[in-house]
Amino acid sequence: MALYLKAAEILEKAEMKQGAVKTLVYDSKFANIKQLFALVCETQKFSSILEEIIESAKLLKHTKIRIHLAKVLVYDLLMGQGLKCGGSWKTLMMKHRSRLQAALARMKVKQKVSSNEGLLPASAQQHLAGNKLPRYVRVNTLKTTVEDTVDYLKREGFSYLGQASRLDDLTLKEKHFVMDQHLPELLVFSPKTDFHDHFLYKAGHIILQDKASCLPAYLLNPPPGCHVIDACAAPGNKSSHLAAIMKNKGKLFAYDLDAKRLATMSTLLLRAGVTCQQLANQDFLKVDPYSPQFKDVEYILLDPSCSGSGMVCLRGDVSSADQEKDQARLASLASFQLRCLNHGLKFPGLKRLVYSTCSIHSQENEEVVTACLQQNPGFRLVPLMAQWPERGLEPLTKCLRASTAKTRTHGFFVALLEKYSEAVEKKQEPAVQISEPEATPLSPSTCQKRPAASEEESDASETEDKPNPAAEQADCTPGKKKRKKKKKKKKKKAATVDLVVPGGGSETSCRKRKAASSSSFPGTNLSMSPVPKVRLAGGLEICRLLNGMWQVSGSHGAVDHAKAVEAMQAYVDAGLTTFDMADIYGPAEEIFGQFNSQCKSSGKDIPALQSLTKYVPRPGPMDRKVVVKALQCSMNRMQVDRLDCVQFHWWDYRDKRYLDALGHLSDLQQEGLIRELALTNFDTQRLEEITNRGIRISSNQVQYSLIDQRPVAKMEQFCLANNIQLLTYGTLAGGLLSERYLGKAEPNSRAELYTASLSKYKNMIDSWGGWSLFQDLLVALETAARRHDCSVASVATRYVLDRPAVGGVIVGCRLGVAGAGQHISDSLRSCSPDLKLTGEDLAAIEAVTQRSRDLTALIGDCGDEYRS
Ligand SMILES: C[S@@+](CC[C@H](N)C(=O)[O-])C[C@H]1O[C@@H](n2cnc3c(N)ncnc32)[C@H](O)[C@@H]1O
Repeated sequence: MALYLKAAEILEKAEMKQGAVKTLVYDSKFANIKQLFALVCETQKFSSILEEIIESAKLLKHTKIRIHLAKVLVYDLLMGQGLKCGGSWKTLMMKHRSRLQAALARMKVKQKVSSNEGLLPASAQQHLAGNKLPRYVRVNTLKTTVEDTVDYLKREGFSYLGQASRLDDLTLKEKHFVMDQHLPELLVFSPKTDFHDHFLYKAGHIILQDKASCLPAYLLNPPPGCHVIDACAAPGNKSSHLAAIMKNKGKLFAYDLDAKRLATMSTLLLRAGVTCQQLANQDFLKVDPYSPQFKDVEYILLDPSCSGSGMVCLRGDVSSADQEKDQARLASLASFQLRCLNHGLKFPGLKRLVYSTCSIHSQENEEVVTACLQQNPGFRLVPLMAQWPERGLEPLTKCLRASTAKTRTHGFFVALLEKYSEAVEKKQEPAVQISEPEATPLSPSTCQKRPAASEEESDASETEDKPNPAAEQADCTPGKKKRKKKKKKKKKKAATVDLVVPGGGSETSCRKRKAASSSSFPGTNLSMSPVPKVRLAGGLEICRLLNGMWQVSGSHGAVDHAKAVEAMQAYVDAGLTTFDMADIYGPAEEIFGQFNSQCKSSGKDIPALQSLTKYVPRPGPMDRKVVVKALQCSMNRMQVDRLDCVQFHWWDYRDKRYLDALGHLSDLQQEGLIRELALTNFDTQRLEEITNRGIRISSNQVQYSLIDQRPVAKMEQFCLANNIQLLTYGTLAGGLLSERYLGKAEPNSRAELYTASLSKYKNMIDSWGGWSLFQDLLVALETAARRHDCSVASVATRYVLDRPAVGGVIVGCRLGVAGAGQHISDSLRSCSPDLKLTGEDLAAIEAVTQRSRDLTALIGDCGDEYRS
């Protein structure tokens, strides 16, 4: 009876404007807050209808019950789950049940409706429909597979409609179900489907968990074998999801302050077959990050107590007279959440932390994350799921939000933070690229098998009315000092290995290779200095000097495939292991594929190759199938089972479908099909638009040379601020930037401009300032080249390589044509650390370039020459 008395009391207070329902419920200290809240909300919703029924049945007169108590009792008796009390109250109500039922039936007949909801005003009904969430079921991959679960359910009479492709597909008839659009291990059923008594649920094969709450573990995606902390873990839905992703391998430390909830968690994990956990009834804020047992912790899931304002069933009236109290509660929660977040980031080995709440308040979401990032500059946000329809509030659009309206889920917020400090240091020293530790790239296998959803059952309350913001550890513990020292040491070490050995192999294998390959270039004074590398945002390490394969596209004359394949070996032997190609460069991908397959089957100690291709679609619909098919074709041609880097090109910005394509590409990257998602010839405006959508771009390939310095205007700055590397082409102006053209008469005829590159870049020179100014530039370059005992090409390349946002320069390689030896020698020289352009060199060069026309004003931003 306590439930009904409390509900009646709150109902009355709310009517007298003594507080918001939510606050009154929380303040009541009632044991089952959720049950109480639901009863009060439902009674309030049907209030006028209940009054009419009570009046019609003369209940108050016959029973002397007060109106608010009568309302809650009648609600549960007629519309709810039946009276949950016993004794004299129940007897009394049962005595009047038929009269009450008759009154309700009469109302329905009168209003010509068949359901209780039909009695509500139209506006309330609309709201109700929106609130009916699908039933989400996460398949527990520790115990079964999606396929087996689907088969089992089909045999039971459910109809499987395949994978959803839009939000409306989640509106399902009874007994119909689909696979979720975003999370492939999540099955979606109609709202009324109840699995609580189902064998699959009882056996732990399925977990009843709202879709949004599946996001944190899915996005954190800890690999099997690693060490993870679930900081506020009970009742354990997300922990069980983490364990499934980890395949029960590794260690999952799970903390919760509430012993009862932890006991529930223990049962849940047992049922789900989780074995890698270590549970502790402990305040997370008191867990010592520097304890040796956590030295290998790389991932943390932090889902702290929050207001629960996103839970549909917990949403109270916002027109509360007690907003001040709500604000105070939010402020206290936010401060607790921030402390948890700051504490989580102290774990020395941490790579990634996912933060989530089931709150819709920015105070608990974006504001907490913003404050945390300000206090922890070594961390940054990871852009999440480009295809997800609801983003964090500006400017935190890299985060995700979820809601009934946009995602058919409870209200939710997720942010993924990753350690960034090494990358910051790298930025400050652009010429010396320090490789930072990898940020968990997805392998195709882990990706396909990772559990798509996280588990939290919508009625397993995530909210907590009594967070324990226990005192944080003092900042400067001895452990931390030690850690700092260690970190310094580590940094030093990283700097010394900065110049990666040719082919990216170990130093020993490199030395072996040096000796073996120096004979490849007779006649050159080539001393095989290691090729410097740069690490792209997704972790791929590429040479700063890339082998461009445009030359084989046909626009430079016929190419003998077999010879081209053969010629690639010399580049690889020299340590130039990164190749740049495109789906539209004729046979380029196939030539690479043949070479790649030869390398793999040779059984020799061949260094790893990096293959960057481009996806240059014709304008048209950009649905997922189209994109996947195109990538599959490239993969087949290149003989790879995953693409190192896809550089996307688009012909017409007026056709916004480039955003669709990039959304799919970004999802495919998350799924592991692509390591790096990049662009080619995009301008700064579009690059910003794309980045703001949460799509993480690793590089943009643009024309950049001493002649064409358009990237300086805007592009460079944007890329620097967003960890995007510029990969440049046209840096040698198709070969015009060389001694060969010094003192030569202006080439104008077709015979003189005999390749597509020559004629393209000659046009560029004309726009830039003409042949005479170009000759002045060649003179300045040749002077510098003589000073450094290298070629004009090497100086021109070095100039661009030294630009702050430039990750690499693409130099067209000579496959199957004469002169490759000199060409390789020039390339190696240009990226050698020994070649340092002096102030004198730069002053002479820039004295010429300053006299040129402003190409940005003439042509526009990068890539504008490709658009009408
Ligand atoms: C939102 S719930 C977590 C739900 C859980 N992640 C899941 O998916 O099942 C928040 C939990 O944090 C716990 N909690 C609150 N303060 C804590 C603290 N200082 N340390 C550890 N746990 C705490 C609460 O007891 C509550 O169980």
